[in-house]
Amino acid sequence: MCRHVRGIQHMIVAGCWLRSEDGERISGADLEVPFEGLELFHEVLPGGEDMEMEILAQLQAWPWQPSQSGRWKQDFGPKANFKKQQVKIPETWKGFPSWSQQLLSNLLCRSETLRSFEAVECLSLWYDADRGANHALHVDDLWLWGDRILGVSMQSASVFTFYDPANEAVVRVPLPRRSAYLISGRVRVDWQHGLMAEDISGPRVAITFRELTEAVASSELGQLALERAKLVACRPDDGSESRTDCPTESQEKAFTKKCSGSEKLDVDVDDCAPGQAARDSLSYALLPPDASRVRRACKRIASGACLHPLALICNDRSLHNFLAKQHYICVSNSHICIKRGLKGCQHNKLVLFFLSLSLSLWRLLLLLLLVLVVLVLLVHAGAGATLRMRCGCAGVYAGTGAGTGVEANLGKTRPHLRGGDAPPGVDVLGPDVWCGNLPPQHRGFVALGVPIWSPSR
Ligand SMILES: O=C(O)CCC(=O)C(=O)O
Ligand SMILES: [Fe+2]
Repeated sequence: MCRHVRGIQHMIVAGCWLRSEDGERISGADLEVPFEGLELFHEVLPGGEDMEMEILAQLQAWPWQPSQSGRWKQDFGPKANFKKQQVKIPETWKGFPSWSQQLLSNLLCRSETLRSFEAVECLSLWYDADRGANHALHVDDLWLWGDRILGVSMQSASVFTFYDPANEAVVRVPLPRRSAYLISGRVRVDWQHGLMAEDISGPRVAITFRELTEAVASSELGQLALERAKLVACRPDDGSESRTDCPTESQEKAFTKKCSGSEKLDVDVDDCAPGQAARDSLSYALLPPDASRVRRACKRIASGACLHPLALICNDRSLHNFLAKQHYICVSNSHICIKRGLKGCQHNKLVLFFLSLSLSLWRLLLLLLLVLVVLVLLVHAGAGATLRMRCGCAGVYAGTGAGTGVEANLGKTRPHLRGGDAPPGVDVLGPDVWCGNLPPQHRGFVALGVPIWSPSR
């Protein structure tokens, strides 16, 4: 274990020291902003890789929510509005999952610094390397979260980057698989931390435990949150939670192949807006970060048939088998392509699908109905206007020259002189409409009450 790793400028943590690029050994305490308060623990899972796999399997039983910058998250803890400094305890938060309780108790005995550490949040982050996942440099909120932040790295190694913006100093901390870090003190408050995309070379799962600040912990809500965190939350398939990332049978039926061909699309997903919130009505379905672009791409292939691309994580065998027969969009770092079967997409990877049937069908029907209503209204409005115009006509009528003069005239109105008896059919418009048989001073063409022409002009 390495206590208070002493800092550097562009430096890498090597053992208990920092080392500059030219190999010089530097003490963190000698930096402008001391690099102090980082502890690293190797092999924190007593059961090694088997235990890691077991934890990952248990963890995958919980649904992932989309997060920012190509990450997915599972959050067990209070919800906060950091700007307004308000905290809430969601109804749905039932406690920590059992795997995390065990992991935490293993960690607590690794350091004196963790004495009296009471975790109130357990956050799992899944960094999807294929989507260029990263974590921008930041300082964890200081109002809600206490001094100590404890994080475990699983599934692949990475590098934690620390940055002191005032002095432009960078410290790089290798994070091996199954290692844990504890940040507190200067490193927690005065240094930013993050993970660069180039340091995420494979899928990485990070588990972060946070405590409350003393001020929040002593509030009523803080106490409630601490109590809640001691409870064990049941897995979704224990029946206590309705959410699962595997669709039910009827939901499965909602997935249909609507797109065909194996056309490769030049859709760049790198500039997707990160972390677009899931907003689909199906609970297991998460909208991909770039739904509108995928939708557009789908439209190009299937002429509008694919209206609802969905993302889900394919970690269920029956679902996997079902999907093997479907057409799907596969998202890689720089391409979205349409394929059939699951060969191109790995098990447990993010796959985008189309939800086409019911939702889009009834939306389409609604749209048609709306168009129909608008058309009927328009025809009515048009006919009304025409009639009103005709009603004002006296002695001269507009139109093609043939017929009664009451049919729709969509062209230019050409009044022309024609006195004499009323043409057949004009009487339906009213007794005073035709004045072509009156003396010239009473004849003329009036449209919507406006005199347009009279023989005396
Ligand atoms: O992935 C990690 O280990 C870092 C996570 C982190 O910094 C955070 O969630 O605030
Ligand atoms: Fe952080």
